[in-house]
Amino acid sequence: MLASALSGRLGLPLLNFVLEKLVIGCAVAMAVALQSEFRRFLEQLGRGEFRQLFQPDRLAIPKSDSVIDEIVEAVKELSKNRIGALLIVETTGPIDERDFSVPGVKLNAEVSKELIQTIFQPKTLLHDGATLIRGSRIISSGIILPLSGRTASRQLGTRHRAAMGITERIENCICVVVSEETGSISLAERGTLNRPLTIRKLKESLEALLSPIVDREAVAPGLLSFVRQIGSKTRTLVSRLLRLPSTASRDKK
Ligand SMILES: Nc1ncnc2c1ncn2[C@@H]1O[C@H](COP(=O)(O)OP(=O)(O)OP(=O)(O)O)[C@@H](O)[C@H]1O
Repeated sequence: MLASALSGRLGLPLLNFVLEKLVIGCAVAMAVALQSEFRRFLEQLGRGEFRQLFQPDRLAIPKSDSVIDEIVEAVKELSKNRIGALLIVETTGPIDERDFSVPGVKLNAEVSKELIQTIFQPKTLLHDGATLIRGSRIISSGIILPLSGRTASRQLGTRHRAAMGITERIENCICVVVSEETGSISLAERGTLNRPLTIRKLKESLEALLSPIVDREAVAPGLLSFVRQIGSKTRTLVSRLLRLPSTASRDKK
């Protein structure tokens, strides 16, 4: 915008024209990319929840030790009994469910080891696919995720590739995977699969990944969280735009 104003003052009409169009294009792209954040922000404003805007983000719900314990206990049992499972755990803020290939069935139930184990029993209707955990709630089950283009190992199939796929697309989640074949436990973060994990290592990793977020959210107001989301989306948008020309030239070849 500054460059556009400067070029206007310096009498460079062509540059000014191009920069103006670029500014409009960026504004539209940002509005599209940030629509879910804007919607939530405007909804809060519309409801007159001004105080909540300056309070810790309600959506980055504290992962109390008990939630981590329930997840770890469930995974321990599933692994022991070689029952395949795939859990998506949100870290900062909610995931846009449009990033899922199939959104699954809404549950909105309290996290408990019993419920997690029940969901993944092979005879239940919801055992296929992933289960989404937001804070202390199980939001939905039977979610189909986009697969990663990469394969972690030849022994690992689509469940593990789905965990890699969603965590490489979305920064604010991690996935816990239990292999049906071997009972091994994996943790996917930013597209990388850490495996095999012991139960102790899983607990330590979950505490390390989720607890600092709780501490930060406790001091960071909701507006800061909103600004952080804008920053993260802007970085993704810019990196995608920068990757476009090289992809196009590769396609030509
Ligand atoms: N895209 C997906 N999103 C969510 N879950 C998926 C997806 N693809 C497969 N799954 C789950 O993984 C199961 C199949 O696992 P598959 O054997 O192909 O993977 P795997 O990584 O080898 O896992 P395992 O070691 O448990 O066998 C399916 O029954 C389904 O529940």
